Amino acid sequence: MYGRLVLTICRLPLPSSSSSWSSSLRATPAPSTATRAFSLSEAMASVAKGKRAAAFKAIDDHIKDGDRIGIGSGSTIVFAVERLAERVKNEKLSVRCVPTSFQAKELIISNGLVLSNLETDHVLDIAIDGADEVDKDLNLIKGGGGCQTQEKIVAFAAKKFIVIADDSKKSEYLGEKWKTGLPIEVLQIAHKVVKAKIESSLEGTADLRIAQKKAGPVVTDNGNLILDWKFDAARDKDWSQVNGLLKAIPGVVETGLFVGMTSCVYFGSPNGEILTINLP
Ligand SMILES: O=C[C@H](O)[C@H](O)[C@H](O)COP(=O)(O)O
Repeated sequence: MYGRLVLTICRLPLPSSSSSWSSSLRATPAPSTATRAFSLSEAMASVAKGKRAAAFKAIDDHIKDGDRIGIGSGSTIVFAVERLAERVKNEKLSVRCVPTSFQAKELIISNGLVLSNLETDHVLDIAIDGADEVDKDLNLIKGGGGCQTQEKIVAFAAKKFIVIADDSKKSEYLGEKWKTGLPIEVLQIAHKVVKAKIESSLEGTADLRIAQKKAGPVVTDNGNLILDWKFDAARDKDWSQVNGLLKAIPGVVETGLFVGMTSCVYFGSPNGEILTINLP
């Protein structure tokens, strides 16, 4: 629970051009389409400031010379890799990076970092990644970008797993804010069997994730499909048990539930304030 964890709040300096949620929310009455579009892009920029603040602080607090680092996927990790590349260059650090996706591999290469893999480095000093939702016990939903399987393997291989996110991802319980469902990676042959089993034995619906710019389903970096399971959000769910039930269905490769894996979370807010939650 958040009450039992170690909380730290600090503030990183932000560029003076930064705008706050309150300034974008004040810009009403009866906004034109252009005003609405501007407010939306302002809001997105504010969220990005929170992600950047969290990512920079996590890299500054945790990375040291010689580290073997798992690199997560998504939009927040982009800022972490940017800061990591700066530190490697300025401090002449020698680190090796293991990616969790095609995107992460490209990020590592394009930032001039040393690319490794789990065959060369099967024990990692640290893994850093984003999350779609974080509950009060630091359990996570991941996989909004379809990368949860490699992300979970890399996090498991790491001595410390650090999560970076903007503060909109902080929830009391999983499903409180994340409404698009728990991502579950399945073998192609099994997607209808797994869907039917989840819907009959658990609750809710498990929908095949459909691609936006391709006909048909999203295909993961591992050649599999994704079911997004929309469950009834409740405070008292035993997520470890739910994960076990899902993993026991033949054809399920991995779920986006990360239970009891997180060492520390950094939540960044648009004004640069950072809430750090450490497990004691
Ligand atoms: O599959 C994607 C990953 O689990 C991401 O780490 C997660 O969706 C969070 O992404 P973002 O940093 O873009 O919020």
